[in-house]
Formats: sequence, structure tokens, C-alpha cells
Amino acid sequence: MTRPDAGLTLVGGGRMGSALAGGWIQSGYEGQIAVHDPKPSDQLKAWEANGKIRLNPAPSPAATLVVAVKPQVFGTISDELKAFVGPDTLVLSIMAGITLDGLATGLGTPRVARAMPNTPGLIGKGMTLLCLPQTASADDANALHKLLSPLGDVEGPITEDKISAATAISGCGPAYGFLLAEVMAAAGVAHGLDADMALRLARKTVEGAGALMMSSDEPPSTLRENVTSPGGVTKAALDVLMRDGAMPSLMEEAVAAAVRRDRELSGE
Ligand SMILES: NC(=O)C1=CN([C@@H]2O[C@H](COP(=O)(O)OP(=O)(O)OC[C@H]3O[C@@H](n4cnc5c(N)ncnc54)[C@H](OP(=O)(O)O)[C@@H]3O)[C@@H](O)[C@H]2O)C=CC1
Ligand SMILES: O=C(O)[C@@H]1CCC=N1
Repeated sequence: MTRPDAGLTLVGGGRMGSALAGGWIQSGYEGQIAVHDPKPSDQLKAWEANGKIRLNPAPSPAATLVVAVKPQVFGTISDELKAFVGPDTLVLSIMAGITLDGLATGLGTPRVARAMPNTPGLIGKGMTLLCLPQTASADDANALHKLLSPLGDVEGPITEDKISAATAISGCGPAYGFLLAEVMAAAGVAHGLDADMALRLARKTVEGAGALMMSSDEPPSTLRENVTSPGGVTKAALDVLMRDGAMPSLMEEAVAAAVRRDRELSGE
């Protein structure tokens, strides 16, 4: 990976922040990475011990500041975060619900950007959306694309009015996929499979369906039809899932709730 800049500072080394740091480390980021977290995980401590990151060094203005704390925490620490922001600092937030305006006001700089990654970024299979102010330079956009690319695909810039829906699909979406595996396994147990085997079948099936979907030119609907033999077993199951539009309307309701929550977090 080419170095977008020296002096990369990450505030919030939790699940998503660590996925970002792991991506930078694995892709051979050449600059200094400082991570700030009040209770560093064993993973962060191990990276520090191996010289990959500096953990909780004295705050100073960063070239790039990545903010990965919970949105509810941002308001209470934004004044502290100003210690990481100088006249040349580019700020990237991955926080759901904190707007570009909120970032610019909270941190006292117009040079802000948002990204919405997801946890498959941990293994380089993520989907990240980038959202920039209209004033952003092409250099900043390129640097942020490079910074996020170790996590997987990066799309954007998208406009800020799309970010709540994008969050509800790709930011939250891994949870929907994991839930599918969980409930499939539970249904297998209910029908006589032992728990380990049911989970093995469900995990491998979700993985295989995802991999086939990504390697095929066919849309998901055709791949679904390819499994559904006329008058067969899959049709019996899908007739239940789609009865009165059950699955689409449940997903639509779930995504609407996620969009609503994202907008609540942004104070709308
Ligand atoms: N998880 C996900 O799939 C995704 C998350 N996001 C966004 O990423 C952000 C983090 O989410 P997630 O990783 O799940 O949450 P986590 O709680 O795992 O991570 C947040 C981290 O920030 C730490 N923290 C709290 N206060 C401070 C502080 N003052 N200075 C530095 N670090 C601090 C927390 O420590 P402690 O636990 O001790 O409070 C924690 O380790 C959120 O804003 C979320 O919207 C975006 C996309 C996907
Ligand atoms: O649940 C959340 O709020 C964060 C944002 C997207 C995924 N996790």
C-alpha cells in the first residue's frame, strides 16, 4: 500500500477501529500509526509490543485522524479530540450518525470526511462507503480511498443523504447474514440435527452462497431459482419465507428502523 501520509492517528480501538488498524498493518502501511483507547485490547497491546503501533502517546496534531468511537461518545470528547487536529489534519470518521457538519463543528476544521465500513473488512472482504464534503480535494479523496482499501471494496464518494440507507445495508448487513446462519442452525436442531453439525452446515452454506453470488454473473434471484426445483423441497421452504411478502416486508421494516436510528443519532 502506498503511504497516504505520515502520522496516522486512530481514536477508538474497538471492534471496527481494530479492523481498520489490522488492515493497515497487514497491508504494510509505512507511516506511524498511533492508536488511542482508554482500555486497549490484548490485540492492540500485541501490536504495540511488535512495534506496529504506538498506543496512547501524548496527543499531537495528526496528518490523518480517524475517529472510531461510538457516536454517543463523540459529543463528550470532541473538545479533547481537538488536540489531534492541526491546520493540515484530514479527519475521517467512521461513526454512524455523526454528520459532516457535526464533525466540522465539533473538531473545528472543515477538512472532514465520513466512511461507513463493515466488519468483513477484518479479512479484506469489506464494503466501505466514502462520503466527502463538496469542498474536498481530489488528493484527499484519493488518500482516503487508499487508506480504506485494505478493508476490501471502497465506493464513493456518496452524498450524505444516502449514508443512512447505506449504513443500514452494508454497515449493519453482516449482522443480518450472521443472524440468518444462527436461525438456520436453530431450525436444523429443531428438526433433529445435533447443534455442532447444524451450525457447520449453516455457516458453510452462507459462505458458499456468498462466494457463488460474487463469482457468478447471474443476479441473486437467478441463483435462488437455480436451487428451487419445480414442485420440490426448496419451493416448500420459500413459499413460507415469502408468504404474503413476509421476508421482503420484514427486511424493509428492519432497514427502516436502522435508517431511523441512524438519523436519531445525527440529531435529525
Ligand atoms: N461495529 C461495526 O460493525 C461498525 C461500526 N461502525 C462505527 O464504528 C464506531 C465504533 O464501533 P465499534 O467498533 O462497534 O464499537 P466499540 O465499542 O467496539 O469501539 C469503540 C472503542 O472506543 C473506545 N473509546 C471510548 N472512549 C474513548 C476515548 N475517549 N478515546 C479513545 N477511545 C475511546 C471504546 O473503549 P470502551 O469500550 O472502554 O468504552 C472502544 O474500545 C461507531 O461509531 C460505529 O458507528 C461503523 C461501521 C461498522
Ligand atoms: O450498529 C451500529 O450502530 C454500527 C453502525 C453500522 C454497524 N454497526
